[in-house]
Amino acid sequence: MNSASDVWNKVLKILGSELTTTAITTWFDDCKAVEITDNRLVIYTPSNFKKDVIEGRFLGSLKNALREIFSGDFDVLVLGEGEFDSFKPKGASGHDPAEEEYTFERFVVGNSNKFAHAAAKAVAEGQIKNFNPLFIYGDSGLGKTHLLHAIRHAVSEKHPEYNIVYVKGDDFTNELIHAIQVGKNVEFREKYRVADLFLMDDIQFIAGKIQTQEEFFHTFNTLYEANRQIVFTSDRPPNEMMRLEDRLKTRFESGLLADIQPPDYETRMAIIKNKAQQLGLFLPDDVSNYIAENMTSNVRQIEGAVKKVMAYRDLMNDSITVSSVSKAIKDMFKEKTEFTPTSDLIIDETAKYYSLTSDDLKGQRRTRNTALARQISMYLIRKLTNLSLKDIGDLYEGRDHTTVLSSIRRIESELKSSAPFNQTIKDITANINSRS
Ligand SMILES: Nc1ncnc2c1ncn2[C@@H]1O[C@H](COP(=O)(O)OP(=O)(O)OP(=O)(O)O)[C@@H](O)[C@H]1O
Repeated sequence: MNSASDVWNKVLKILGSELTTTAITTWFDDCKAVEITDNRLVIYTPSNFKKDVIEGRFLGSLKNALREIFSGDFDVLVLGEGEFDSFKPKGASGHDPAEEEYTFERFVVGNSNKFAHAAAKAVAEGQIKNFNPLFIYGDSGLGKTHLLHAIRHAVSEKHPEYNIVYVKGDDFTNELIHAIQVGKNVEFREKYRVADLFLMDDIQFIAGKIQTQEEFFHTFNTLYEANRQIVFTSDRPPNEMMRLEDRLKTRFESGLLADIQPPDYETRMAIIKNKAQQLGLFLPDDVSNYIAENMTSNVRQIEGAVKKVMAYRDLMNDSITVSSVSKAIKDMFKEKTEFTPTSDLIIDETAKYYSLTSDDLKGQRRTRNTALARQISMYLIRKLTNLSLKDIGDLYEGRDHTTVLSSIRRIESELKSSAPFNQTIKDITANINSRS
């Protein structure tokens, strides 16, 4: 297929037979081709003055040139100053190709995800009042993103005119930081507040980020009050997101909470068969059973196992038996059990939780929060790695092993007496594990 810039070069060549070189240089030199679809060419010029001239004087010539190239009628859309960033290409969805496969049809329903699936379907079918916002939560790899995209597909099929906004929690934060840096807060707000359907994946990443939560809160309220459907996914329920502001927690809880649990045996078997079928792979029952019995907690991992079996068959020219499959996927069991976070990761995640830096924790700062975060990170390093007390002390500018020990003891005693503190430690541990 022709790329937009190939087509644009051809168009300019054709225009050359009609216009002077000076005219072409003056009006089209800084034009960029943005997109070509089967009936439209989109170009961009950074000057609104040039945009007006192109639209007023040259649109006919541009369309004629396109007709000459494609023997068909094309529209031409000219984007001007500031319109490039907000332009949404028609030809590409802007989503990962895998996400295009995340439909309701491809989602295997079982006891563990039945409720979340039904809620997602209800939302996609527009039963808006009862389920706003829908908050889907569960461990990693259990199908939350899949359901979010399934809603997106179903709604965009039914309402092609809807402005559907899909964003990941950390992208929202990064975009906001960038918008603040370049002074584009207004554009940022507009982008999200005009959504007909707002889907946010992995919302846990906005927890603990004060400015992001503030901005998000206003976006949420605007959409909610305008009766726009909102759906979130998260790896934990709102009440376990310690660093999420209470006003957000309560609003999330006022909608519908739906959890996804790890699939039971029957569902795992159904998923394995389904995935194998999609890949055109035949799996004998005992092989499916072997995978289902050994991969119990994560659908992403099950999917990976099925793909790996296929690769193994193709590359090793091996038949698919329980013994060949066990060889093919044995390293996947290892990966799962052998994740040991590094001390740097632990310090980094603990620091982030308290909006501090790793250097704050390792150094000599003595504020209350820093001291607490430092002790927690020492405790977690001791718990999650094999480092000795002395090794741990060395990470903190050579602190003595007795200092490390007394920090750990302090945390252990706090854990015994305070439930919220237990939750904090759980939260930080979950953040660390989610980086595996
Ligand atoms: N019930 C299911 N039926 C079919 N495929 C599934 C199902 N559940 C999960 N999957 C597949 O497993 C993979 C992981 O799912 P997904 O990315 O939706 O997980 P997630 O819960 O969003 O994980 P994370 O929290 O890590 O982002 C995807 O390829 C998805 O299609």
